[in-house]
Amino acid sequence: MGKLVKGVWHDVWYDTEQSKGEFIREDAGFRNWLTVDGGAGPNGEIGFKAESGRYHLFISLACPWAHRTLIFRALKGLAPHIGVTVVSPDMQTKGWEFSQPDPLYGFDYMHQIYTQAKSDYTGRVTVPVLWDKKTETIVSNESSEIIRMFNDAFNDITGNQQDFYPHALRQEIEQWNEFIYPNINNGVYRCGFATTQEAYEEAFDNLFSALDRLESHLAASRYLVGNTLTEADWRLFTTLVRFDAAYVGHFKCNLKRIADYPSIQGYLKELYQYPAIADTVDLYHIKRHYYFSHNMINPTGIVPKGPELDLLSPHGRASLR
Ligand SMILES: N[C@@H](CCC(=O)N[C@@H](CS)C(=O)NCC(=O)O)C(=O)O
Repeated sequence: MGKLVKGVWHDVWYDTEQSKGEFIREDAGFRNWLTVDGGAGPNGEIGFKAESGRYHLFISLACPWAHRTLIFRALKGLAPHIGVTVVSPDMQTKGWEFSQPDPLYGFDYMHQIYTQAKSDYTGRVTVPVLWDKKTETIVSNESSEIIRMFNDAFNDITGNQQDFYPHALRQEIEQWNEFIYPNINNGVYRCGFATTQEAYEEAFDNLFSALDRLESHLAASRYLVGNTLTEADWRLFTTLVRFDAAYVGHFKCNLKRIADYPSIQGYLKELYQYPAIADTVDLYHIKRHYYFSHNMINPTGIVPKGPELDLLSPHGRASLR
């Protein structure tokens, strides 16, 4: 765990001293957009045109943010067009590292990809990273934006028109994202990375009241936004599928398990059983990364053998609207 300062790697844990023990996630540093014609997206520089074989994803199978991008690559038929490199689940003093030298440059560490893009980069070295092989730089390291690029920029190339961010539903999708990101997606991290009792308890209370609200919503609604599966569901899914295996124990999110919420559990199973999704979920990487890498939280590095998860039994959601 660490960060780059003016292009030099420093092995440091998150600094929570300025924020009374609260974990505050740093904003992503590369925010360009890949578009149909290479025009600028909502922010960033022009020049990143959707082309087959030009872009590469660097991800961790453990990371919920990176997982979103792998899911959209699968859902949108992008596997033949965008390559993927998976980092080792073990993130130690040099940050994310490759199990074998990376296929583009032969690097050993993810921070070298960042300094290849910007030699004096300052910031955390996070995954996912969307890399442009043509201009040899990072297009984006912000998962919420990468999934929107994948949602529509390659439609002419793939012929896949499925839309997880339809115009008519954008306002409702944004409202769910704004609720789920701080309380649930980042909420589990705010529990796990808190360094004071107060910061932990506040994050914990927010997390479980958000899950209670979700449980009652999903009792009557098949997906977050009615009967339409949207990006908001996939953003939620990557946290839910890690919850019982990692967050309950490692991040002390232990008031209840997802398995104790009947509607959320059914919803989780339905999304897990959606075509091509189970193949994107790697519980070995998930448990190994969290329990073995965060030695400030779990100094022995012992990875628990359990729990048993039931993600394949019938989800019983088909009659909901
Ligand atoms: N805003 C980023 C967050 C990505 C992120 O924080 N990834 C974590 C892995 S789960 C990471 O790489 N952390 C390394 C670090 O903070 O040093 C996104 O959603 O893409």
